[in-house]
Amino acid sequence: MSEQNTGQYSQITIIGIGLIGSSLARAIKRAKLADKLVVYDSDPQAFEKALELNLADVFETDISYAVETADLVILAVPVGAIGIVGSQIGTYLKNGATVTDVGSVKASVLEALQVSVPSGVHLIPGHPVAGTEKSGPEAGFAGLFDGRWCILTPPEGADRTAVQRLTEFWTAIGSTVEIMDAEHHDLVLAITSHVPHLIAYNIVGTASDLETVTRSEVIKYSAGGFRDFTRIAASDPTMWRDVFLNNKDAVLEMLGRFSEDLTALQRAIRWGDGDALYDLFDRTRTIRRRIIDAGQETDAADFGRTHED
Ligand SMILES: NC(=O)c1ccc[n+]([C@@H]2O[C@H](COP(=O)([O-])OP(=O)(O)OC[C@H]3O[C@@H](n4cnc5c(N)ncnc54)[C@H](O)[C@@H]3O)[C@@H](O)[C@H]2O)c1
Ligand SMILES: O=C(O)C(=O)C[C@]1(C(=O)O)C=C[C@@H](O)C=C1
Repeated sequence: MSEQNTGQYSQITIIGIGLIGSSLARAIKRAKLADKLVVYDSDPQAFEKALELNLADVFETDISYAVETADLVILAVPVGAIGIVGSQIGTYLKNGATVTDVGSVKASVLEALQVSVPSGVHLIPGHPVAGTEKSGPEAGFAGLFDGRWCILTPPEGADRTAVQRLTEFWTAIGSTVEIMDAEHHDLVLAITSHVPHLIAYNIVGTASDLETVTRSEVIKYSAGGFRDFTRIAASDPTMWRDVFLNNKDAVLEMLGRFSEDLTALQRAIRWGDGDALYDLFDRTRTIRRRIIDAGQETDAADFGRTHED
């Protein structure tokens, strides 16, 4: 197989075969991007499931064997585990190989991996901005990344050819690649992804506390807005715990802004300021229209995205 900027690598190894890792495995197979696809997962259940689904060519139970001949290593584990995996594989990586990840937070990942990835290995962190509330190897699907953004956050001085090659890889997977620095990524994602998840967890948590008062009415009447929040609030607890612990500053900064704006809304309701409410709702409706026009969303309720969508 040619390895000339086609997005192809002789051996690709995926560490962590959950929703994102297994979607990547399927997409790599679909686009024939590797001669050999190797998978490792520390959880025996996920490992067995991946084997049963035939998601790779080789299922490795020893992480050092999994990475030692790999040209591209993709870490698809929760953000809090990326540094640990980095320290397990650092000394086994092949000179000239590329190590990337798919974590939802980038600055802390870069910092953690810079400690263990040796200088002869290209470290290029990444984040596909695509996902669902589901987890595990059976939840993945090849089309997950189609038409979605993938943000790469190479450190200063990263090898341009290696970055270009990884860009070609994500393009062949179906995504559009954007390059930015890790801190900027974390600030942007704090408002577009992390705070929205926190709000969903919070509103569903509040409603569940109220449920003891209202009996089963919360579930019974959850047809509309609340139901959309429950999809997001069903997202993986480990993943999201790690996101908030690792993007603390940006999330707290955005939450501060959010709280101020919420207070202004509270005041508008209290004083009957209909114009203030109307103006905001009109502005936010425009944003939704712009997202749909940009082709990033369907106009239907979008909960429960699966491989059938
Ligand atoms: N779920 C999403 O919507 C989404 C979207 C984009 C990026 N991400 C990022 O992708 C990464 C994976 O998320 P996911 O949704 O695929 O999670 P997941 O729970 O479906 O899969 C994670 C897998 O990693 C394995 N794992 C955990 N610790 C490990 C370790 N130390 N060594 C080897 N394997 C280990 C788990 O057993 C599991 O199979 C996270 O960093 C997350 O932030 C998630
Ligand atoms: O659609 C969803 O379920 C998602 O939450 C996907 C989503 C997002 O917030 O957009 C979640 C986390 C990721 O890091 C990237 C994508």
